[in-house]
Order: sequence, then structure tokens, then C-alpha cells
Amino acid sequence: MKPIALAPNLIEHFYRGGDRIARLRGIEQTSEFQPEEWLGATVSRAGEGEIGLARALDGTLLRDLVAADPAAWTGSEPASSASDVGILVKLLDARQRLPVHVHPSREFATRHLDCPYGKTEAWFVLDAEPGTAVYLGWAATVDRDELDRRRDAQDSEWMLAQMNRIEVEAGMGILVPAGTAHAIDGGIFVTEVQEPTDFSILLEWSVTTSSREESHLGLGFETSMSAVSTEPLTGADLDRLVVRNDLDRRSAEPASLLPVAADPYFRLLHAAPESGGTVAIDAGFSVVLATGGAGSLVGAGEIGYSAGDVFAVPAAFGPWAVHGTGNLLISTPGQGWPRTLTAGGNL
Ligand SMILES: O=P(O)(O)OC[C@H]1O[C@](O)(CO)[C@@H](O)[C@@H]1O
Repeated sequence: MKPIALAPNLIEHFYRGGDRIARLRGIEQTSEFQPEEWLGATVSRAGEGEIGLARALDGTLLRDLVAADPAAWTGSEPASSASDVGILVKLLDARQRLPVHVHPSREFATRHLDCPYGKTEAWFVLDAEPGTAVYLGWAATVDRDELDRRRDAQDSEWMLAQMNRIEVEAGMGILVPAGTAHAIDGGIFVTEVQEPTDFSILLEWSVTTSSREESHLGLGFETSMSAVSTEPLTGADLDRLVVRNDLDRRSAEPASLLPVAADPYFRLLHAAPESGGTVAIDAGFSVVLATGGAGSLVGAGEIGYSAGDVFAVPAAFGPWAVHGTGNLLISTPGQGWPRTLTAGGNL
């Protein structure tokens, strides 16, 4: 069974951006507010029907293809649903700052949202304007009552001032554990790999089109704030959550682009063969983005790629190899998935 090429899937959002996605993917941006493309998605935007779902070039939903043959696509029994592939991959091209927000853990989502997945996520930086930063966790313990007050006052300045500000550059991999307050500056373009849900608790709705009532997952802040950590991320924590990679590296081996702590949730591999060489990839579901070069993917069959292409690769493609001059980003479910899903696996 061969990989399928995926059609462009830009998402309209409250925040500005998307020109770098359009350039990379060779597609037309039709509004200034298309800052995300959802790649290989078998889940949709919360409460928005089919928006977000990935489609093959003929318009078929990937969700339906997977649900029709989960074993061929994922190599295992269906996980939480027949179309569950264990990950959601996005291109996120922010031309304005994203709000301070937090995602729930698996434990919280299981208890309150009837879902085994939370939304631990990770960013791989493709491009960043000089001096731009991400905000990751609190720099010191935050008082819960004060956080509630500052949230209700929509005191953005206070929230950002409490957070770790990390200047970024292309090649950085950043893991955002569930529970961690975070934000992304305008000017930053990332590939995001995350658990396959759309659960966000907005601490800063004032910079979005959402209201306070749309910011607590329908649970009330009393409940949803228990998903928000008030503990600091120390220097040692940040060392564990942020890695730097060399994107010019070419090798017969794939390289992991994210911190090892991401492995139970998802993996993001870089494959860039040496001249005339190949890179071998294990069998399993993956979402592949070619950021440059051209060549072919060879497994149980062969399919050509060139810069900007995106593919969903089924487990039934078997072990496969990257040929050619490409720079490929390969997103896969976490190690041991889907077994690890039922075993918990919170960071
Ligand atoms: O769609 P939301 O929940 O408003 O969040 C905006 C974006 O922020 C992220 O959580 C990144 O921090 C993305 O996954 C998400 O698409």
C-alpha cells in the first residue's frame, strides 16, 4: 500500500499569517488569516464539522480511508477510534502573537473531556524573524488566586512577564508538556506535532476572537484551571524541553528533532540522504513533509516527492527508504503507541 499525497488544507483562524505556508507548499493564500495548515489530520477543529480534516488529492477524507482499514494505516488495532492515527501535525505561521494558553493532560482529558488524549505539543522552528521568542512556562511559582485575577483582568503584560521568554531560531525543537502556559511571537514559523485533539484553555482571550465563556473548554474556569500548572519551569526543565538541530546535516540515518521526553507522545524525524544515498525509516503511520529537494519514497511501491509535498504514509507501506536530494520531516506517533495511550504516559 502506497503513501497518499495530501491536498492543501489551510485553516482560517483569528490570527494573521500563512504566507510562509503558501510559499513552502506552492499554494495560494486567499486571506491574511490562514496561519495554519493541518497535515494528515483525522480530527477536526473543535465544534467545526469537517474543518481541519486532511484530504487526498481527489477529495477523499484521510479519516475515512483510515477508518476503512485501521490495521493497514496504523499497523495495530484501532486506538481510541477507527480513524485514530495518534498524532496531529500542523504548519503554524504566526504573523501576530498567539495568546497565552494551556492544554490539558491525558489524565484531565480522560476525567473531564471524555477523551484519552490531552494536547501535549512540540514545535520545530522552520523560520523565525530575528529577536522573536516563544514563552514557555512560568519563571517562578505563580499564585493561583493572582493568576485567576490577572486572567479575569486580561493582564497580558503581567502574564508574559511571569513566563520564560526563549528567543528562537530555525532548527530548534521545543516540547510543550500539557499544563504548561505558552505563547508564540508573531514572526515564527513552525511545524507542530501534537496529540490529536483541539483542547485549549485560553488565559488571554482578549487577543483572540473568543470570549471568556469560550475559553475554559465548557467546563468553567473553576475546573479548567486545575489543568494549568502554577509551578515554574527551571533552567534544568528548559534544558530538557529545548533542543537545537543542524538542518544542513545529511546522513544515512534519520535524526530525531525533538527532546527525548517527547518520544512517548510523538516523534519528529529529519531525513536527508547523502549524495546518492538513502535513509531507512521503520514501518508505521507517518506524516511526511518535504521542505526541500526531490526524490522518491520506496517501500511497498514507490512515490515521487518534491519540495512542498505532504504525504500520509500507511504502516502497510512497510519499512521504507528516502531516496534523492530531499529534506524530509517525518512525524510519527509516540513510541509504543497505541499501547502507551492506555498506560497513561503523562510528562
Ligand atoms: O486553536 P487555538 O486553540 O486557539 O490555539 C491556536 C494554536 O495554538 C497552538 O496550541 C500552539 O500553541 C496550536 O496547536 C493551535 O492551533
